Amino acid sequence: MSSPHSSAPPSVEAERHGQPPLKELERAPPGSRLTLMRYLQDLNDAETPASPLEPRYHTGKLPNSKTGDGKPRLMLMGQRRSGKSSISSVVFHKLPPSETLYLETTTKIKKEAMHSFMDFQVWDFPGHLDYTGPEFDPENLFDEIGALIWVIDAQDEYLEAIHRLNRMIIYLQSSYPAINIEVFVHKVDGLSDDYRGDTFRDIIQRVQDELSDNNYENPPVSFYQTSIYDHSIFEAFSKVIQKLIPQLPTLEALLNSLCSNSRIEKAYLFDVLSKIYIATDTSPTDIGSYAICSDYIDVVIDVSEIYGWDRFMQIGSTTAGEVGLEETGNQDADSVITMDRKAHNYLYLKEINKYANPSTILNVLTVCSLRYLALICLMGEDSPAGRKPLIDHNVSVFQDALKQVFPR
Ligand SMILES: Nc1nc2c(ncn2[C@@H]2O[C@H](COP(=O)(O)OP(=O)(O)OP(=O)(O)O)[C@@H](O)[C@H]2O)c(=O)[nH]1
Repeated sequence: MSSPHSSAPPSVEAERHGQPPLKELERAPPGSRLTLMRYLQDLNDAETPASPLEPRYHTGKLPNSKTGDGKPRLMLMGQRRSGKSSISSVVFHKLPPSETLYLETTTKIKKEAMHSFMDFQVWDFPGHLDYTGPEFDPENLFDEIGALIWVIDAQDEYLEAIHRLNRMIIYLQSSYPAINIEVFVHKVDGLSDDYRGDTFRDIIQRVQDELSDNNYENPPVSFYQTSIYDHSIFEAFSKVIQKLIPQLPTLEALLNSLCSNSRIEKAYLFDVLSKIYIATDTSPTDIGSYAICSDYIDVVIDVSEIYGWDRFMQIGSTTAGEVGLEETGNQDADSVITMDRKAHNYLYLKEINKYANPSTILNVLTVCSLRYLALICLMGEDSPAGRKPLIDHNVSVFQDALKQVFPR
């Protein structure tokens, strides 16, 4: 498998755009380095392959990044009881959906930092506030934002929610036009198939009509049908987060290349901790394939927690009092399973770029959270399990290319 276009090291990218190479950045004081790195990241065409297609909204850059720690911020807004806190708890804290019934109403903005393959923040807003009102400082609120997620309860009266959403879109379009606006038409689990489709179309139509009455044609708004009771909320979050990954076009090109060289039907790159997929190849996605991959990750994690736990040995303390740790007897897991006797249509999973994030209290290792990506491939009819060595080889080439995309 050959590695496609943009495996050029970052310094080459930088010089190509007339920016100082990274060696010079390393000599710069930390503060200015951050600004420069952020500026590089914000370049419109950073890591973007030549393509006749217009980029989707903000792919390839984090909007508005001027100050702060550079972590994209996802803001959850919407009416009271629309399901904002439930979404955040289920996706990022693995709360069982049925337990969201007992969540209390949010009274002030809840800010949480998420540490996954990429660090970001999730801000959960109370439903009763007017987010564009004078008590909010818009600079503070929208300066570092990656995406605004507006949650609409599809089982409830939604006209007021649409009205507030449109006010917010108009406000953002005039002041912060680069922000992604993502609308979750939520709680669709309680609606029949027909009614669900009708409600979804009705909401889109009303939003668009109201905006075009205000002379806003084709604003950057995306709509998703979601529920915490199935995988739809994870799929929607995957798509929201993908738009914030500058390297997305490179990842897609790498996965396309892997699929075509290994006769893979569909490949996903998952963040194992959050079960958000950060990229997939560009072939059409089958309904249900996300669910299969997500369940497969659960099985592999359960098995590797029993048999493949990390065996860290303490190897003495440094002068700074830090504990030296050495990992022993652990390798990236890979797994193949099939659901038919001929071993066709099997699933292939390989852990990628696993690294441990050990925390210590009083020099004793307490927690060791693992953050890593996993590649999951759905193999087609014409790719029998006997070809696994070839696929292993191609995946290792893919893994090397990925290290260049995410050097950390
Ligand atoms: N049927 C269904 N109920 C849901 C879903 N998501 C959330 N809920 C329920 O909706 C209710 C309100 O959820 P919350 O997460 O507290 O709503 P919120 O938007 O954070 O509310 P405020 O804090 O008042 O702004 C809870 O009883 C949840 O169980 C969903 O996808 N389907």
